[in-house]
Amino acid sequence: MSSTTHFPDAEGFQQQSNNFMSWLQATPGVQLNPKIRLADLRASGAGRGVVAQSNIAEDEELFSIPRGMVLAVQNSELGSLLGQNLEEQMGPWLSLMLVMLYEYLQGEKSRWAPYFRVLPSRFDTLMFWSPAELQELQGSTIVEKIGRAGAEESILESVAPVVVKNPTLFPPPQGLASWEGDAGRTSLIELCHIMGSLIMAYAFDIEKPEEEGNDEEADDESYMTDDEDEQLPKGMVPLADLLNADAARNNARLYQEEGTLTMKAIKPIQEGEEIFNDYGEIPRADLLRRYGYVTDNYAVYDVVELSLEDICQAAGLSSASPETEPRLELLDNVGALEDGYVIPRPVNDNPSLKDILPMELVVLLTTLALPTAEFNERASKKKAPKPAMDANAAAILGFSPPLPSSGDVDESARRARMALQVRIGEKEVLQAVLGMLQPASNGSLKRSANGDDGELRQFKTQRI
Ligand SMILES: C[S@@+](CC[C@H](N)C(=O)[O-])C[C@H]1O[C@@H](n2cnc3c(N)ncnc32)[C@H](O)[C@@H]1O
Repeated sequence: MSSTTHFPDAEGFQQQSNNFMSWLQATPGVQLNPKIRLADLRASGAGRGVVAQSNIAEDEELFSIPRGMVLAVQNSELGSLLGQNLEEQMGPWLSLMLVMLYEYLQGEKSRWAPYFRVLPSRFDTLMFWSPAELQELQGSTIVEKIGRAGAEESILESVAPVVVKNPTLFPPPQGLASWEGDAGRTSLIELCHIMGSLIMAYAFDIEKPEEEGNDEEADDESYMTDDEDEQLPKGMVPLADLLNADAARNNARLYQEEGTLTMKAIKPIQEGEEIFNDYGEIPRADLLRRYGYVTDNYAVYDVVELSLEDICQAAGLSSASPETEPRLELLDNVGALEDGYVIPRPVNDNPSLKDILPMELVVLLTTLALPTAEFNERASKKKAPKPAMDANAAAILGFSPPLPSSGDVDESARRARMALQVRIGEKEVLQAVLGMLQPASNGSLKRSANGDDGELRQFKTQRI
């Protein structure tokens, strides 16, 4: 959601939009189709967006931005001022964060000044939710993916030393004497979070001109991931990133061409319609984490993610560690143990467990549900059991996730409402799975993986 409070100059909102469009128009190489306009969509909680002001044909170009205008590491003078190959040294996320920080702190001297003025400085992404607000997402594994502490560690390790050492390149903002000390540190982390959030919700992966195929927005967990080596450079593409997205309603796409990045209509667009880019098939929990909004149109992509810990707890194990749990050790040794298991929302009318349960999850449940004698036999052969969803395996999955607390809804009603949509979506997926499990679990008793086999009744095994 992008409401008035998210933008630094809410009063001059329209003026900033006009200045931004004039800046684009005046930049050599930019092409703007007169059929589009930058609209104020704050009334519907969508900030700025691009709208058609007359009918647009399929394949028609909407705008084209020269590659040199992308706010990216290679287009900023910072690297040569520091005498460093920033991208190589810091990876795509942190190097762009540093460059954005530099350009932002240059104020009017930056060539991207009119662009910064239309970008938000506050976000509803999960990085900015208070612990009380995050309580509203209790039960969803999305909370574990936010990664605030890890991001701050990386900022302090890689970005802060460069900034502190070069105060003329990174002048502290008004009211702050220096980057050193607690106040300086807090202020720097806050600014880095703004830049990191902009990268997460606005940046594109920028292909080298000769590469083709990947034109989706940057796709990562938290701000940074471990496999930075494999990541493409990221860049902020003015105007392309002011398109909103709404799952099935997307009608435009960015094409990365040799000298330019071109947004084209992929469907006919009627006068007055909003122009939507495609952010991908994202479950609402991830949409909230990365983009800070949710709409019902993304419900079809909802998943429920069960952590290994939750499953082990439901199965009555006292830990989720292969070091102390022989059943997990067996799976770990054969490479069949995961930290979490993602179950998608059933999409067709007659879904079966086979369609939606990941095989690794079924193997885990089967292993946890094996009678002790059978397990010992398997363990001695160092072989995982064949996946089979019997009543006991199904019963493990039948646990209820913890119920969310109601929390302080008045203070952040918007966030609480979005969290509710995410939770309901995940619950619906879980309920659909439980419904499908009924035939397997009728009359069964949930048992501990370490339980006494003598108390168990055998049920017909349902292979999936
Ligand atoms: C790439 S930007 C799009 C431009 C943005 N609306 C702005 O005013 O700067 C992505 C952000 O736009 C907002 N957004 C995108 N699609 C939306 C939608 N369908 N409904 C509400 N907000 C949306 C979210 O805040 C998201 O983080």
